[in-house]
Amino acid sequence: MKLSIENLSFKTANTNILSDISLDVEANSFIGVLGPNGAGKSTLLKCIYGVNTPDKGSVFFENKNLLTMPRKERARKIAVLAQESGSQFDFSVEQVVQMGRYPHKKTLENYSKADKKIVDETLEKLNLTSYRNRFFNTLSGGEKQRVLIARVLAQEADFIILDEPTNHLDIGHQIGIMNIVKNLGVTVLAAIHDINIAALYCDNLVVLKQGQIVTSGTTNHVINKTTIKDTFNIDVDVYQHKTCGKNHIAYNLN
Ligand SMILES: Nc1ncnc2c1ncn2[C@@H]1O[C@H](COP(=O)(O)OP(=O)(O)OP(=O)(O)O)[C@@H](O)[C@H]1O
Repeated sequence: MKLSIENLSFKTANTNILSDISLDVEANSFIGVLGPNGAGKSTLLKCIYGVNTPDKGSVFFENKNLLTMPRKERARKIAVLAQESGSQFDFSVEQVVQMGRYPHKKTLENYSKADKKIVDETLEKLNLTSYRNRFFNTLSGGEKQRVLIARVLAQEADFIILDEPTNHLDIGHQIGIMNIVKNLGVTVLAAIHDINIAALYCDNLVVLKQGQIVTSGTTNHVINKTTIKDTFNIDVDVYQHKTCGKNHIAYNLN
């Protein structure tokens, strides 16, 4: 098992935000985390990538404890797209993407030709080459998101955590980015709001509600009328996608 989360709990002064989360993720699989606003998706991801310290439980990646791993070693293993990546970046697009190479560098070591090649190729892959000298702060929401995804890709980690990767992206870019991530063939854990996008790309889904796992498993096991109603309080029709055969939903008018 690539990633193993065992009995993970996280609480603030007086509230349990996550209760007893256990989850096993197979190597090179794409796992989607679904759930309503405030369910605990970001908190769970933050516990895994080390921004939150869980009160209880463990997180093992390749049989190593992520919670006690030195920060830089963890950064070599996990690339993260956080939900709020800050508009504080007073850097060019190229510099932001280059930051993805930082975990691979020793203290004061300069970026090598190989690093620069990876940055160039990543910019090209995301159609961002013409933006390389633009300042991050001047970009549109969707452009910023693509640059932050480029930084994740440039890190070349074999575990990627994405908190709402399709945020701000038009449907063309949503599909484009998800295709790229899917084709990397690495382990991906992503919080996703769009159920049909999640169904299309994820091998397995986990549904969180009020800090607990409601259900998990294959997309066709998880996506059904009852689970969607219980989780999001909406009525949907469930149909099978013609090409991939996975369950999708259509919203109903009330
Ligand atoms: N440090 C904190 N202090 C207090 N409450 C917190 C803290 N971190 C998270 N929470 C609360 O925990 C709950 C889960 O938050 P989280 O950001 O994980 O939700 P989410 O499922 O990612 O939601 P969304 O879909 O809106 O992004 C929310 O009610 C949030 O207000």
